[in-house]
Amino acid sequence: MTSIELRDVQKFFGAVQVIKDMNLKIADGEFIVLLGQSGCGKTTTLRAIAGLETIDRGDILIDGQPVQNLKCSDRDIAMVFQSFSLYPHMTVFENIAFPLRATRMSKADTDNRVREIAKVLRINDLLDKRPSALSGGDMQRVAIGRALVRRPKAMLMDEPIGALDAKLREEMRAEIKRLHVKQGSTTIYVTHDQIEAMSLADRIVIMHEGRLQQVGSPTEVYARPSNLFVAQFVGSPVMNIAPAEVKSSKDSAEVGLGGGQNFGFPSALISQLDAARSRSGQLALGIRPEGVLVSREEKKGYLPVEIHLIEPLGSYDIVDLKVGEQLLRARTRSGYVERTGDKVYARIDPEQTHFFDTASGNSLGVRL
Ligand SMILES: Nc1ncnc2c1ncn2[C@@H]1O[C@H](COP(=O)(O)OP(=O)(O)OP(=O)(O)O)[C@@H](O)[C@H]1O
Repeated sequence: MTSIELRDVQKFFGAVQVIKDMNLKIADGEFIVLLGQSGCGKTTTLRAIAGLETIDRGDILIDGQPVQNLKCSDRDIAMVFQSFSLYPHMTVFENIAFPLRATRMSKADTDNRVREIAKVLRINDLLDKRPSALSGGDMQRVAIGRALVRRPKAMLMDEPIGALDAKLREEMRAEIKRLHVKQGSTTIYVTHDQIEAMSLADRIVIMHEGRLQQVGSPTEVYARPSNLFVAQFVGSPVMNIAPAEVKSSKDSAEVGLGGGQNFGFPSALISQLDAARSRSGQLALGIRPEGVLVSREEKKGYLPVEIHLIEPLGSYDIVDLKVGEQLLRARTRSGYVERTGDKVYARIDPEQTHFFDTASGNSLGVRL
């Protein structure tokens, strides 16, 4: 049973604050992914939890006990890095067994532990090999085995598969997930890859410039991004964001994206929007490509638009549509639209529309 908590954690490197008032509660057995751009403070947060970095303010608690003054070795947490850092002169068996040496475990128990973890990681037939004879994926399996062999309270992983090629990354991603389901150890995983984050996490912690932006399940952060940063960081292709002008009367409502064409919206949404709207009144509309509906035939509520670009991606196409002065990316079934320059019709699905306050970037939380 291992829970981890960060309370008002702050960290400076010189005058630069790289972790800003971080608060986070991680439950026993949770798989948490810290997601953000390079330099946003993910690694520093992970290193602070492991005890490889001191913090300047706040508390780090493991199972309710403050540990910020404990040495790394007294926190009983294992860490796996992108570079495998295996000992080249040792066999796979010796590499995995290495952390057990300090515990003075008997030879027979060590042997059992190593073989058990090797079996879970499916490297039991590689135990006599040296690291130089292994593939990148197997090397990382050995590094994970070495981290897990002493049954640490929690597992911290810093871009553990970032150095592998795309196919292997996908394989290892599934493997890490399988391992977590089997072992159930509390895990904190750092990545800048949102697909990796979405596929692995119970909850994703999105960071930007040292500050936590949103914490939620992959579905939550995708469907209800709390601000413009999260909206554009999660999801591929990225969410369309366009300045929006809202016009409403008693029983009809329209949202314009410039250029004189307006999409019809249910007035219920607009009245919520009016209530939530900040004083600045500057709004941005957010819509994911799958929320931009395209029709080859004219239909009620659809506006005429021009096809600007078609990206065929195999199972579906991404189509850039010119709506007045604005480009909106839509997702259509493969081959549905044919040529750039063609006229088609488009509508924005009000149920998938997000509104943000442009000044603060915050979501107005308005939904149908
Ligand atoms: N030892 C250090 N001394 C000074 N500045 C540092 C140190 N370590 C990290 N930084 C700075 O702190 C900020 C956060 O770095 P950190 O490595 O935590 O970010 P990250 O989100 O993990 O990025 P990356 O994915 O590139 O590792 C960066 O601006 C980085 O340059």
